[in-house]
Amino acid sequence: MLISRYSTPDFNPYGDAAPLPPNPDWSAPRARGRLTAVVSLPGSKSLTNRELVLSALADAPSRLRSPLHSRDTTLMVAALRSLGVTIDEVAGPGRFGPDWVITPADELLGSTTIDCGLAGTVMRFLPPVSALALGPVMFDGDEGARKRPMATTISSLRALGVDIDSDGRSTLPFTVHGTGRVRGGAVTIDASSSSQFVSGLLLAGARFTDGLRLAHNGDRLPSMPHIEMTIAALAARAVNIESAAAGEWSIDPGAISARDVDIEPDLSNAAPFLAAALVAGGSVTIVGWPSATTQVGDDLLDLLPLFGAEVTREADRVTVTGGPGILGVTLDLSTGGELAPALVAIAALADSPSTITGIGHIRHHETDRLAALATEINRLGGSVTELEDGLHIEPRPLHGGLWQTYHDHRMAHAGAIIGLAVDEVVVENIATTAKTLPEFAELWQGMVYGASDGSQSISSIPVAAASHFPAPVSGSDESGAPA
Ligand SMILES: O=C(O)C1=C[C@@H](OP(=O)(O)O)[C@@H](O)[C@H](O)C1
Ligand SMILES: C=C(OP(=O)(O)O)C(=O)O
Repeated sequence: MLISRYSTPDFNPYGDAAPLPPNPDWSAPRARGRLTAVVSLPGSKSLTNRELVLSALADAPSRLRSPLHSRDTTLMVAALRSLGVTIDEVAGPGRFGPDWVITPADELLGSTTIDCGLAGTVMRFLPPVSALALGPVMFDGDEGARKRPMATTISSLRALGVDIDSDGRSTLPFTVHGTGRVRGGAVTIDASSSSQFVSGLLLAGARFTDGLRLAHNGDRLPSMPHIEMTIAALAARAVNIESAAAGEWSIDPGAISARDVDIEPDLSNAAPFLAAALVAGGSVTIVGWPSATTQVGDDLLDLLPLFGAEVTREADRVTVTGGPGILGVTLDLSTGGELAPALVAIAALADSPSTITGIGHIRHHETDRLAALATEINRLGGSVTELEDGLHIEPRPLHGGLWQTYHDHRMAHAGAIIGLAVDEVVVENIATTAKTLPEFAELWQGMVYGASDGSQSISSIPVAAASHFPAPVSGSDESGAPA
């Protein structure tokens, strides 16, 4: 099996501070025929980082089984450790790395700096936690992170009684001056540019002295399933959270229970693999699909048929089979903006035009995704027009070329999807996929070139495509396939 880079429990692929990985260009594999692939994916970023935060704030040790090991979760672990939380790696059932056992600190410590990288979940979830620490906590991140909106986090914490020094900025860097306690109470915010402002406050709210009564008053609230995920994670830890009306939440002050949690595979990261079946033809199966989930990636089962795919499900296996062509779509994707890059890539290869709206907020993701998708598809001969809150895509015959990724893992996924159908697409900085799926290129090459559940040896992948990846150590998967 190809988990060799993660087979030693204390191995951290990016070092403790999870710096940016190197940025190799990558020749996107061209599909040679119809796919018949079975893919097993690592854990969900959104679930892993929520459960890490809640475990750090809990009343006893918790265990995360099969968590995601990626840049975003490594940054979260490093940040919580620097606040005094103990996080131990222990062997677990996951194919992609060890479990984590999280032991909360008696008292969270300040006097530290938190590197957010480019992780929205770190920059929006940890300032409320750091306000519960004793001493100053400085937040900073990648150059691109300094462009992401943070005003709502800063102003809401100030309204709840927290002292923040932002030197007049409404972005990173800033310093939270924790005093060990947060008054809490009522606050109204505008979360129209990211649901993470809501989730960040809700995750810590039970630990505020007066709890939290949170209201959103912006003109829209994107990514509602991610807020539902936060609510479900809190409820599972016996936090009393209620939503009396849309855009309003209240949390009683109290303990957050410890938990032993199985982390589901990342269903948003399933998007490019399932998209591949539409683009290349044939079928792709994802194993381990949960029967019930709060992940927005579950919506792919309804979204992909709109493009002409057939979706079948047998126990925990979801199979997507491409149709004779690809249909254009008209979609409001406001609930699932993080699925947009993969869906736009499919639309660029469709037989008729598409319009995807409700995603103005993804201009504030890892990069301005509307501009990035339009620029890169048009560079390859496409015709994509930016709308205020979405994209209009007129499919055109595309040609090869360099696909820029802007440090955005999902831009890399989109380039890989297009490269399946278009000769000589080279994805710049494929390593940016390490943000949420360090195994992306290995799994993708396995899907295209043969056995794909991580069981294929990198040595059977054509050299030009494999050259950017370290050789696996050894081992075999559960079916006995050689590594
Ligand atoms: O809370 C979360 O885990 C996330 C919320 C969403 O953010 P936005 O509401 O900013 O889109 C999503 O796009 C992001 O990938 C993860
Ligand atoms: C928007 C995303 O990430 P983040 O958690 O950094 O906001 C994403 O993964 O698509």
